[in-house]
Amino acid sequence: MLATARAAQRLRAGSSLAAALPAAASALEASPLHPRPYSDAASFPYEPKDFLDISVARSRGVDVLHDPVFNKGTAHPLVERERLGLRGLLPPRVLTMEQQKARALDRYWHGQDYIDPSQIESGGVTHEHTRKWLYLQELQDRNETLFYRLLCEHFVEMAPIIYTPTVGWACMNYHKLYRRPRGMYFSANDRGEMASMVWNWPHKNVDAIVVTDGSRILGLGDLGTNGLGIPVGKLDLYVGAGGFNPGRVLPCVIDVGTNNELLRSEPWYMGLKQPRLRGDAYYEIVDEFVQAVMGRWPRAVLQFEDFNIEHAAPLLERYRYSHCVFNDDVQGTAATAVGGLYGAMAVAGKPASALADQRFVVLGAGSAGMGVVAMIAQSMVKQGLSPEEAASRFYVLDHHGLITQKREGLEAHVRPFARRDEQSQEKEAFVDVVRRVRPTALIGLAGAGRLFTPEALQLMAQYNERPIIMPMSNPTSKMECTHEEAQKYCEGRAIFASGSPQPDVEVDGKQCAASQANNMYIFPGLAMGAFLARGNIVTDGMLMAAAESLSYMITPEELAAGRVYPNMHKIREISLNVALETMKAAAEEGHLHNDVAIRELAKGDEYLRRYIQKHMYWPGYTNLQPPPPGYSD
Ligand SMILES: NC(=O)C1=CN([C@@H]2O[C@H](COP(=O)(O)OP(=O)(O)OC[C@H]3O[C@@H](n4cnc5c(N)ncnc54)[C@H](O)[C@@H]3O)[C@@H](O)[C@H]2O)C=CC1
Ligand SMILES: CC(=O)C(=O)O
Ligand SMILES: [Mg+2]
Repeated sequence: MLATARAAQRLRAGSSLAAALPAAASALEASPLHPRPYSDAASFPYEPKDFLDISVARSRGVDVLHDPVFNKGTAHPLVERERLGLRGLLPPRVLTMEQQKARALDRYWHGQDYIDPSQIESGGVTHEHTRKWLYLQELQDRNETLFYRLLCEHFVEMAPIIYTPTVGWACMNYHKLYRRPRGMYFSANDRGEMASMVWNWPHKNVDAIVVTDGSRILGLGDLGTNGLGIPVGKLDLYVGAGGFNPGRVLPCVIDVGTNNELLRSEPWYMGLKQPRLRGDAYYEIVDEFVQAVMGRWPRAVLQFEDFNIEHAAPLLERYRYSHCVFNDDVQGTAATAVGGLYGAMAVAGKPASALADQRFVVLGAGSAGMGVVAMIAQSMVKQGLSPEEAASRFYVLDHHGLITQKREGLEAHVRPFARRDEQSQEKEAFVDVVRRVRPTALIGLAGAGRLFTPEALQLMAQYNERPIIMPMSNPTSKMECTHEEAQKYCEGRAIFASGSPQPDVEVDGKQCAASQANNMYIFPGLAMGAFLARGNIVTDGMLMAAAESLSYMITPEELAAGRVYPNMHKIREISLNVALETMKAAAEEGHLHNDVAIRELAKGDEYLRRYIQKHMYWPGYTNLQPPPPGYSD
């Protein structure tokens, strides 16, 4: 019998109105997205009872959630979460059993079919990708060692599944795919409680935390608490690429609401169904979160991920001098772009100093775009240009057009790159800017899809022997052009690197190599270096050293093929090198406070490298023993 009908029957049978109405309302709210194939719901000679009896749970905290007898998943009410030490271990919104039933039946009846097929991107994410994501998720829940072993040994194949582009699909559908919690949820309703909530995390040690507020997930916009999929994916790379111990990493989401009305209307959305907090109320929540996690794990590296532009830079400034904090989108992306551009110089047969001769048209003046522009400019200054000369090499466009000095309300970090010349007009179209400026490189970080038009690409080929084309937006659907388009319109001469992976292509019988300009080249090694340095800071110098280390690792064969980054199957070695250079830069700046590392570095780089390597986790089975009395990990 449908729950609505049962509620009506209760009414007829004289049950109280109060008892009947909530059941009817929740059944409506939880109605499946697809029709049920048939209806054979059993009827009972009694009212089903929920929550009337008291049971004594066998355990507390996360163990309850892993115990199928007592686990209620998202239905644990708040008082029970408090009582059992579950607060923060579950998504903020409490679902009813009616809602859980509707979701379970939908999965039972329709498998994955209830997911809107339009959310499977053509050419980017396929059903094959989503099937693999689901399988790996299930494996990770069951046997982490095996999961990470597979990831380490098949990194190139699996990174696009656990990370961009497939993770974008997973985040859009996180509320439908949800099976069991991973990481911690902090919400606006937890004000005043976070310092105690962090103690519900079952592991004593945490070396790395990645946090998002879900406000700008890849180029997919505000995905609210669903955004947790990104910290989970990033930390998988911390382990697989960077060698962090999986038992010592913590993915987090701060739920201050969502402005995504579609998500708020979804019956199974698990976050707060309210508009986002803003202003002081927002900063109070983030401050409390930072104090809580840093209070319990003061040595941990904290990575801010996919915060929208309104908050990304202000939050970085707020914490970067007091904690070991970096913003991956601003700083990790910038270091990746600089590393890739040095690689591009090498591919073109030019010295590194030729970076100072490049002219850039950049689409996107957001956290990633301006971070990239600022760091390339910094590299140009290192190559001998004045800051003004360096700034004059950039033409930056956002959704209003070309950024000029006439633009009102420019932020301090954008102003130096606003065009001063008379020819530059805000209304000038992107392709006209390309025609006038004759750039050597195009960088896309707008998250708005195929903005590098055939015409613009053809112009790039006309002006340059080796045009540099970097559509860095994610996921694949948001990239500014595909590799195929770039090579087709650039006659196979493009030096190409994109944010999400792209296949190599053949043009006129010539093999053209695609590289992936993704911050995954930087953040795992940078975080490992910063963590082991114990300096409690991530400086610009450390980031620059990490960026520069990338191009040293490209082999002559990779360069000859046109790759601007070292091949990703060496990601462990790359991350090790990035960590090493990060620590050496920390030492030069007086931020290396790890005595053992200082001693090893004094003996030589190789000794420090070995020290880092020894710290890197490798997924293999160990001999297990029962815990001694009083042991905690
Ligand atoms: N490859 C990588 O490693 C990384 C890639 N990204 C990607 O970069 C993109 C942007 O990220 P954020 O800078 O954080 O976002 P954001 O929201 O801070 O900035 C987006 C910028 O693009 C501009 N824009 C939007 N539509 C445009 C249009 N039609 N023409 C010109 N400009 C337009 C906006 O005005 C804004 O300046 C996302 O797709 C993200 O996934 C971000 C970080 C790392
Ligand atoms: C890669 C990444 O961090 C982003 O697209 O936001
Ligand atoms: Mg990001």
